[in-house]
Amino acid sequence: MSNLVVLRRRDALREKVREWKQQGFSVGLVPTMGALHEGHLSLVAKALQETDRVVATLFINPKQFNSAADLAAYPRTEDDDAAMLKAAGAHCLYVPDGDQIYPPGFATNISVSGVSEGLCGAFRPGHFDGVATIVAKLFLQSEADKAFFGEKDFQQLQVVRRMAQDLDIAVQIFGCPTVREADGLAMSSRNRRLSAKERAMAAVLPETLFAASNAIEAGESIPAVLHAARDKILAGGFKSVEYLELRDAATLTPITDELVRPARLLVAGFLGAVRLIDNVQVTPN
Ligand SMILES: Nc1ncnc2c1ncn2[C@@H]1O[C@H](COP(=O)(O)OP(=O)(O)OP(=O)(O)O)[C@@H](O)[C@H]1O
Ligand SMILES: CC(C)(CO)[C@@H](O)C(=O)[O-]
Ligand code: BAL
Repeated sequence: MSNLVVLRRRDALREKVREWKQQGFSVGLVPTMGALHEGHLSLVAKALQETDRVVATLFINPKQFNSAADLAAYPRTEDDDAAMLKAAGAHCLYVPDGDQIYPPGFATNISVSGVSEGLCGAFRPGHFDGVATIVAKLFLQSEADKAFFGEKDFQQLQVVRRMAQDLDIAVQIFGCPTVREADGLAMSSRNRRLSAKERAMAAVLPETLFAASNAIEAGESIPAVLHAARDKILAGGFKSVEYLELRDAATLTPITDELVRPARLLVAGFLGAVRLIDNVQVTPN
């Protein structure tokens, strides 16, 4: 249990971080959109291992939502989030007021090419510009030494890495493993929008991904494995599969023929009205 400080103004955040740094403490940042679960808390735990003071942020960033309905339905649970962060040992929760992120006249957009193309980038136009812009602002406002992101949002992690490197932002980025429910479903704030029936069906997504990863590692034909996996997800109750692709784990370039470098198998699909994503690693022998 920590003494969690809740801040809403960027000057207050900067003052707090500078005070900590003057005391010789390193600072870790965990950006979130709230509705916290064990996946987020695993990032806080890693941040507490790697740094002396941990700042979690909660900002539901309108600029990264390409659907007004998705933004409206996004869960908002600040009091519960603060209680969970306090229990987890975080030191600060930064919940910026809207004008602290997008003041009147705000006109800047950060757009990362390459890694943001295809996959979620193709199905959520503008999404990664919104992510890159807000994360750059959070890095600059917090002046954190290290920042922690989940591999569940694997493409986002690569976009953030590229952006920080290209803009010379001196923050060390950590990718943290996906935390899963007992049946394998990746924890996600959006899971709470699934009906009981949909929730029971959702495990077909990770089950299929892990089986397909094993089949590719065993040398089966990549196109055939991907085709069968897509069919299995649809037969399991998903309304659609937006993409199911094997990509190079570092560059996210597509792999269609032979597995020679560490890869990632990534998927997105709709179960009822809820869009779920997941990914697993695929390792060449
Ligand atoms: N299951 C998980 N395991 C590890 N990290 C996670 C997990 N779920 C989310 N994260 C990470 O937490 C951070 C904040 O994510 P976010 O607040 O969007 O939560 P979320 O559960 O991914 O919500 P949603 O995908 O529904 O927007 C991101 O770095 C994300 O990758
Ligand atoms: C990194 C992030 C907090 C930026 O809004 C968001 O995309 C998320 O929650 O993964
Ligand atoms: N977890 C990534 C944030 C989003 O879906 O907008």
